[in-house]
Amino acid sequence: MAETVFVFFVEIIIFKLKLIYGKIGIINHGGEVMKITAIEMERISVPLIRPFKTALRTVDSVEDVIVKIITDTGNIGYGEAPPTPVITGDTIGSIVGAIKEVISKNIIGMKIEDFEEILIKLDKCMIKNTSAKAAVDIALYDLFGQLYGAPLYKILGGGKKELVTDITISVNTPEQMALDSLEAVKKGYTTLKIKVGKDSEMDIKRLKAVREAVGEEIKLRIDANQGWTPKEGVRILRKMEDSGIDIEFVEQPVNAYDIDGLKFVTDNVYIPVMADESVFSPKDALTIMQKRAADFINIKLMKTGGIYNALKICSLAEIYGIQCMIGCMLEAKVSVTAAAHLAAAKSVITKVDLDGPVLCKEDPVTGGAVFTESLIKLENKPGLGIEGIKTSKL
Ligand SMILES: C[C@H](N)C(=O)N[C@H](CCC(=O)O)C(=O)O
Ligand SMILES: [Mg+2]
Repeated sequence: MAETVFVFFVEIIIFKLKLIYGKIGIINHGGEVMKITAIEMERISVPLIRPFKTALRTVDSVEDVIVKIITDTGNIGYGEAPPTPVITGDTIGSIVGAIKEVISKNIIGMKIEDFEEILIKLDKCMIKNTSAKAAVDIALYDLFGQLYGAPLYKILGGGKKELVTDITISVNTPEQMALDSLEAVKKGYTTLKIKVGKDSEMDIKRLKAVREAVGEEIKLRIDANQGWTPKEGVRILRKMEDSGIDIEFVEQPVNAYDIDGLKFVTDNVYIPVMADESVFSPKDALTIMQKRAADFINIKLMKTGGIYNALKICSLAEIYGIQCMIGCMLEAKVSVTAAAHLAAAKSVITKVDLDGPVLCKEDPVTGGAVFTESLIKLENKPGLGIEGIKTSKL
């Protein structure tokens, strides 16, 4: 414990010194290559304010792997990956195993200066394992920002410094969901993401109760997390339309692999449909866009394997004229900061579901973006601006 606290403070001091000396030009990365010398992994365990419940699972805490990419210049790049077995298939063990046994062996010794080469290596060195790849990709982008002394959103070409996120309302009884929604609105949230997909008749009661509680001004988006069959989805969504409950969009009404079923829903309701679990890779996104199987795409770094592939989905979406949402799993501030930088840089990302950090009871991360309920503010520090993380050993 004492050792972890000591390391945490030393990391903060090193970071501050780098900021000071970086500013007055003593550290000039202009001529440096920044070689990867090691990849270390630790973990964070953060209790949630309340249980997070979806049609797929119930979780009480964030249990994520923290990745630190160490370089010969003393710079550290930070990444994070949550185990989300029901969506990505990843566990703590699989994330750690993929990084230790495959990814590290492929990228240690490479230079951050040769950025695209490293990202291609990371993408190609193994299939699947998108959460492990995302954690490493995020740490690499952090280092890339540090190498050129600019915050990630600027490196990605963006100028926006603030974002507004929704907050997720877990699936519960209609009464409980109405109370939780009201509490969120009192905290300043203007958009709520309502979890449904568990018992279709009850879902309509849930939505009615929430709408009644929060009034007409609050935007409601719903997420069924694959909970309905295509016909069931159409029936429920039409019922919601008929009862005049205004819904911004519905996320992943049907099974992730049922692209025809997703299209069936999209074609048969007025409420716009967003693909979430159906889209991991840029190829998945292209299929959805070509088939017009959904109206929107939810980009999550843990599904794409990081920013490198997320940018490709953004480009496809620009070409096809499809708006995207940036989402997250149960993630703390490191990976959600990376997602926020991406969203700030890409105007095709018009919707934000980055509530991971505000669902947590504690914040183990110093630095990064500032999350104040619905408001996310990006800092002007190099890379992600992470200063230190209270971690424990794996
Ligand atoms: C946390 C975020 N608002 C969210 O709802 N993400 C879920 C999946 C999260 C998980 O199960 O870890 C989603 O959009 O499906
Ligand atoms: Mg979703």
